[in-house]
Amino acid sequence: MTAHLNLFSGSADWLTHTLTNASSDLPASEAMLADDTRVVRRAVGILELTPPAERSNPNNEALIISAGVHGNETAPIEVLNGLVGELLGGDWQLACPLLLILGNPPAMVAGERFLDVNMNRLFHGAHNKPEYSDLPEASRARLIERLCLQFSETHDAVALSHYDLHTAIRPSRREKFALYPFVEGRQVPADQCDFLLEADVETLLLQHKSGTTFSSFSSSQLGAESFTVELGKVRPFGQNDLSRFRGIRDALRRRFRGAPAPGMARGSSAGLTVFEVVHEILNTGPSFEFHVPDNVANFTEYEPGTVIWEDESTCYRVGSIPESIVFPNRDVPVGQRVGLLIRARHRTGA
Ligand SMILES: O=C(O)CCC(=O)N[C@@H](CCC(=O)O)C(=O)O
Ligand SMILES: [Zn+2]
Repeated sequence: MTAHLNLFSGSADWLTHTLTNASSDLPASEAMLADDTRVVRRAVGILELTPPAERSNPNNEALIISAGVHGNETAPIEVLNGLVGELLGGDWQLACPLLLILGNPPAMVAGERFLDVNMNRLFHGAHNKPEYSDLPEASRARLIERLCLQFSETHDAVALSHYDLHTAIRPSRREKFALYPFVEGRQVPADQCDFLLEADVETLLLQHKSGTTFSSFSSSQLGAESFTVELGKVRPFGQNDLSRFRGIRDALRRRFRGAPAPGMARGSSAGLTVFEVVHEILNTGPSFEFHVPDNVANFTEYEPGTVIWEDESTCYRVGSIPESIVFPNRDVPVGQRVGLLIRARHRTGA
């Protein structure tokens, strides 16, 4: 437990330390585990873990795992904290380099999605926009980008994956789903589809343009295979049924340990269901009207011709094929996303 004491200054665990020191600018701190794994706390809520050089990395990879980019999305934070506890407690050995990020500690303390501005719209350089650049959330996004860049440069000889773990505001007709950021000409690799299925994530949304989310940054700027992963519904700390998150916990632990992927013996209906984004609804300003009710579940389908939104110059109707809504949220600033309209694409056996 010496590592706990050095890294978390007497706090019971990583999460407690992060919440206790959420707004502090603590210097980096470092500890060596009994098995020679190096653990560096780069900043509050950010741990970089490196196995000893002589240990094999059978999956030939480095991983960035983030949670808490939205402070009230607590279940994935609790899952990561549990895995860190297991590793530091010596329950298993780490095989691959790992960067673990709790995105927005002050918002986690407040139990809010964000404090000043949605941090998951500040990546890919958006933190430098003059209206954001002095805000604490912009500084944190800048720091996270810098540490991710350093990490990817240090481990450029192996494959980099990034999973940014979230939970959704609305109920969802498909409880768990992942979003694949758009990068020109790219296809989702089969082993990534297998990993999502292993984590009980059976639905994939393909983005149609690059954005300012964390996963869009890591895929475009670091060349990572990145996903935003929605794992259930937003609930406060301590109120999550963690048995619903076993799939992601076990699948991440398997990757951390460098174990081989399990065979996907689920039968022919087991492929991911793939949707593609056909339209991003933006708040266009004072005349914007959104016709989707506040409480509608993600993946609710609308028939051709249904008016989804309108303003003084546009009336958006569903085209000739039904479209479904994801992330409906009218309560966003002008210019930001109010929702995504998506359409089923095909099933993959991958
Ligand atoms: O439930 C909601 O409305 C939002 C859940 C959430 O935080 N989703 C992410 C998705 C990011 C992406 O598009 O990759 C977000 O909105 O930031
Ligand atoms: Zn989120």
